[in-house]
Amino acid sequence: MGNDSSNGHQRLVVENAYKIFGGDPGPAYEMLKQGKGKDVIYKETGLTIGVQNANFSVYAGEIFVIMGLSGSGKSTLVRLLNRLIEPTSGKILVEDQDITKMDVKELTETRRKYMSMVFQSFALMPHLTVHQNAAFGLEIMGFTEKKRKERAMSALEQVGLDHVANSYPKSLSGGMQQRVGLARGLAVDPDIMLMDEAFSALDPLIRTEMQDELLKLQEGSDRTVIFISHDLDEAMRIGDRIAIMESGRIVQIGAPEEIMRNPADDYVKAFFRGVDPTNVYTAGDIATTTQVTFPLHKAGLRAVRQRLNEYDREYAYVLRKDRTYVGVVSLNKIQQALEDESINSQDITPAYLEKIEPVRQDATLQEVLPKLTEYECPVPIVDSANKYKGTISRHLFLRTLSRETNFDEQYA
Ligand SMILES: Nc1ncnc2c1ncn2[C@@H]1O[C@H](COP(=O)(O)OP(=O)(O)OP(=O)(O)O)[C@@H](O)[C@H]1O
Repeated sequence: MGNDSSNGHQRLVVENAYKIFGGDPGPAYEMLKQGKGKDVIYKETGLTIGVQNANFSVYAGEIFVIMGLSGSGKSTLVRLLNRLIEPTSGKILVEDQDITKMDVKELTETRRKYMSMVFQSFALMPHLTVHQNAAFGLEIMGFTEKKRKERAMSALEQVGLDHVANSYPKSLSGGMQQRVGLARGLAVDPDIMLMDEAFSALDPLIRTEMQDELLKLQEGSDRTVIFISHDLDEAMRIGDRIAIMESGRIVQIGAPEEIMRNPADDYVKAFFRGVDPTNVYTAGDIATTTQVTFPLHKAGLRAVRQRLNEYDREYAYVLRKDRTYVGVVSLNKIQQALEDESINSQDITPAYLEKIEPVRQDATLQEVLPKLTEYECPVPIVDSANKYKGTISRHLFLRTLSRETNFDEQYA
């Protein structure tokens, strides 16, 4: 997560897109202008608002999740993006080309070039092997048999299924079948992968595994994934940004934590009511640098004690010159060591607290929680290069949660 989409390459742009089902849309536009709701419009005209006035861009490399209650327009919106459903009006630009203006030939070419779709139902063909299923779609794209084999095999390797390439779908578990579905989506090496509730049919454990798989596949890739989900935990877990839909409208778009902090309205707020903030915030989001740090090359027992007394602190976080984390020493242990005459006062080794493992800044607060109870000191937070980024104390943790609107319900 955490793509800075504002600097990215705009791969897909949707402008003023509408889909109105059921006949001449004219009266529906009028009524929408007057602020009338979807239900009233349906009652009076028989027309259904599928999507109204959608405007957004999706960037290269991001996972863009579309969320909303049943009937809010998620599937319609995603099917507008590859014109599986014809928009009633508006523009859909794929790599700057408006697909709503294309004839069938151009559209087919554009779809082949840029897009693939992965469905919830897996849509596997029972009479084809896993490998043939993964290769399905490549033939129409005009690849030679050799290339088809290679690409399908490489996609199966990516999802860890190359060992069952010659099996038939029915011999596989649900999770494995969905992996084949994913491999088929990947085999065409799409710039844009549309995933419609792709993991919804899976049981929770396998579903989490597939989400991890998708995140892994996205690492360093500039593929755009547009993912429909009605599950907020899933959206928060995989989405760089989330679009929330209600009655065909996109009511808010943003990074998961942005939306959670500033929900646009009560509908959005209601979505987030059940969310555990410890799954949303990362350690890096809340870590502070209020604890004493001390450079390893200068660290003697007396020098550290003096600094701790000056700042009235109990613990010092010892860092190398490049700020990589070494360990935590405590005032108590320093005192004990200084009282022991056999210990050289220039050596702080005996003052380290035992087994204080730092937590990575991209870990969720959920992962920090056990350390908070286990460690006597605030939990040290580091980046992927083990550089010190700050600490999280119990006090800070609770204060962060208490700022969240749903704290009382969840932790009371
Ligand atoms: N082919 C169609 N003809 C008429 N109305 C349709 C058609 N397809 C969708 N709708 C209506 O458009 C609205 C949006 O439906 P859509 O399937 O996009 O919602 P959704 O958010 O994907 O729902 P779900 O989560 O249940 O799949 C609904 O009111 C639906 O009844």
